[in-house]
Amino acid sequence: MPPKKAQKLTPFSVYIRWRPLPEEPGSTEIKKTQSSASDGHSVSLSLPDASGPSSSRGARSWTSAPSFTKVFEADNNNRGVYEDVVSQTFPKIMAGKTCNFFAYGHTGSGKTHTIVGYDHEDPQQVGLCLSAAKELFQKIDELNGSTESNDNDQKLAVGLRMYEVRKKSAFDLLNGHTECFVREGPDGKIHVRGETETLEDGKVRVKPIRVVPCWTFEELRTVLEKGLDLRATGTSTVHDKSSRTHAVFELEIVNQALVEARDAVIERQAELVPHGKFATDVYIDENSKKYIQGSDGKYITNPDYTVNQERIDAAEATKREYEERVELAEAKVQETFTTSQHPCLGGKFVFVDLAGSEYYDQKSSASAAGSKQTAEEKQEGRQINSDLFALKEVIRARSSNQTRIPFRSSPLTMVLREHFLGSESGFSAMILTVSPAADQYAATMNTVKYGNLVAMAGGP
Ligand SMILES: Nc1ncnc2c1ncn2[C@@H]1O[C@H](COP(=O)(O)OP(=O)(O)OP(=O)(O)O)[C@@H](O)[C@H]1O
Repeated sequence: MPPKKAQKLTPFSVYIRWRPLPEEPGSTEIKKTQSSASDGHSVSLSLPDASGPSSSRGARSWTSAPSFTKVFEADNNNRGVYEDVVSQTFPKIMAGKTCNFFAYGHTGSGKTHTIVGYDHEDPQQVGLCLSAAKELFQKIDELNGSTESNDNDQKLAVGLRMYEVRKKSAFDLLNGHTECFVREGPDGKIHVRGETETLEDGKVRVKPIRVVPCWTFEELRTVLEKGLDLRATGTSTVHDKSSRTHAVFELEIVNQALVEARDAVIERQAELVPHGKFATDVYIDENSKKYIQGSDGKYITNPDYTVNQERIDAAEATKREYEERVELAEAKVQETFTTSQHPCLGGKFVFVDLAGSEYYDQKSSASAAGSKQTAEEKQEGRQINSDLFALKEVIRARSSNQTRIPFRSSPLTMVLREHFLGSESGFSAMILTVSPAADQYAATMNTVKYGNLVAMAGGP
């Protein structure tokens, strides 16, 4: 067999975003410098010894490779970050590609501020995700207006999916925080499956994470805000909890035909379940009658029974018929793309607010994870560490064109697998959110070093 062809994937762009110095008494700022590379396309960052009173005084200074695409200062607002990082990717989205944006940093450094924002009314402060949704609706409204056909199936909308990844599960923020399980199917695809419903005739419908098709920006914003409320409920320390989960927001260009075709796949899969089970039961029943227990307790072939192969074959044939219905429904999904009037169908923004980077460096004295963790928190911390390590390794393997990309190493990389693969010729970026506060020096250093590795791995 010829070796599997390596996928050529676009490099990762890594940005740094400094948050303002927290307004706390005694807060002092670290001195940092940056310099542009001679090609003018990348920046290196130097963090000298921290000089603040409560910081890691004496820590060695460090200069990164010229690996960062841009550094945003504390006075750059969300609009400025959006225009530089996200808006320029629209030609790719409108060509049906996937663009991924990750925010990485320690707790309180501004990840949620960047991805979602805390003021959804002010266009300067709204986060990247809602700004992208707004521009996406402007573009698809234009396309919907210029489409000659009155075919409502072709009308474009934005499908929103929102979920948190915590430990080994995903929690659906658009479906009451339902726990969903991350599994690899026999087809090698990753499925994030939630509620299982047993229907009439033994049909079993396994629901994937919910996609809500939104037809206007206002509708999407309302749905997203309800989902965000679920992120916060059930905890007295919202900030700590949000830091312990990875939150994923997906905005996909869909149309009614695609939504219905995907729903049909779920229905056909549900119909297949009882027939698959029946075929297995018949096979076991026939084969178990083939043997009887002798007087010495050992099993011997039953001379009076001939396996009813016709019965087995009939059950298998029915199962095969239902499998073909699933395949036809899957083909219909693909056909929706090929027959769409708009090449942007399936174009997707993926925004990821990663868990706090302090878990990646728990030895750090500035680790916000602290030493008073419960056993559960420690276990969560280990999982977050392995997620963030796996993410870096996936980025490295992608960029060096390795044939084997270790997506299976963590639930986070499993969930993001299709987005990584879909971003071939799309765009992927990581925004490192950092604090200039001297007492956060070690955490900031850790974030920048991680980002430097990601940027170097993602280099051309
Ligand atoms: N660049 C910024 N400009 C203005 N305010 C900011 C900025 N970054 C962060 N903040 C403010 O700091 C606070 C903490 O930010 P945020 O909640 O985004 O941190 P986080 O990194 O998501 O933390 P966690 O991991 O704990 O969820 C918020 O009140 C936010 O508005």
